Amino acid sequence: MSELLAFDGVTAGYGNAVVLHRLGFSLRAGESLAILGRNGVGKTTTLETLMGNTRVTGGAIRWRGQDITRLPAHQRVRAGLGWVPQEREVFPSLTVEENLTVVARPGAWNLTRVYGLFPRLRERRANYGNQLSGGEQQMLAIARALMTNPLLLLLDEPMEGLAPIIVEELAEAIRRLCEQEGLASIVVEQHPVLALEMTHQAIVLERGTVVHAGPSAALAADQPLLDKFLGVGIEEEPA
Ligand SMILES: Nc1ncnc2c1ncn2[C@@H]1O[C@H](COP(=O)(O)OP(=O)(O)OP(=O)(O)O)[C@@H](O)[C@H]1O
Repeated sequence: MSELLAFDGVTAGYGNAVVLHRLGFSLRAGESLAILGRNGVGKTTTLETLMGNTRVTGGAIRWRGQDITRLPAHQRVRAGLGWVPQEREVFPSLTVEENLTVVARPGAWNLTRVYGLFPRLRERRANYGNQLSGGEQQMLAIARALMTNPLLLLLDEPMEGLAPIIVEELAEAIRRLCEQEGLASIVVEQHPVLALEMTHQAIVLERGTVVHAGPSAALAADQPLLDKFLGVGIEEEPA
């Protein structure tokens, strides 16, 4: 598999505040990566930096072999980055179907295929964005990113605030995207259990830098390492 994305010693932040310190990781085509870490370590800022929404003061971001460090944000979506923001940002006064078609770009993903992935959205196709449950909004946010036909899906805490049954449905859909559709993804999560189940590789951040990188399955099986970096009682989390 060839390299899709690389952060090469990226230093970035907001204004004069530096949040990411020489952050380095890479991702191959079709691979999925979990970004883990405690509150405020820079997980969201990593995605914001990839989308061009922060001030980069060092290092470089490579996307399919090209340096995109200075590429304007709107061109990054066109380059194949599919962003699912933490706030979901569903358009409240558009219907589900309009939310999807308004961003559509040519490619394999279309209404039929996103409705196949999330049948619940087909049922709600005529409902407005503000009439959806939190889980439906999250499905719509993911489906909308898919309609841009991305090469990489960026998911920022996709399970936050959702009921366990919806979490399982979403996790299954995200796994399908990766395993059956070969779509690369980056999943930012505070809770490692699901994120590690859904991904091939994982990095753990502390104070804006990578303190652990390796296969997700190995980290999931290493309770002392999880305790050290994340301080989680992994067995105590709901299955
Ligand atoms: N727009 C902003 N302007 C200034 N500082 C910010 C901004 N967004 C985040 N920060 C700061 O950057 C640091 C990292 O925040 P970030 O949201 O990336 O962390 P995180 O690991 O995603 O945390 P969480 O899990 O709580 O979302 C924090 O100290 C935060 O206060």
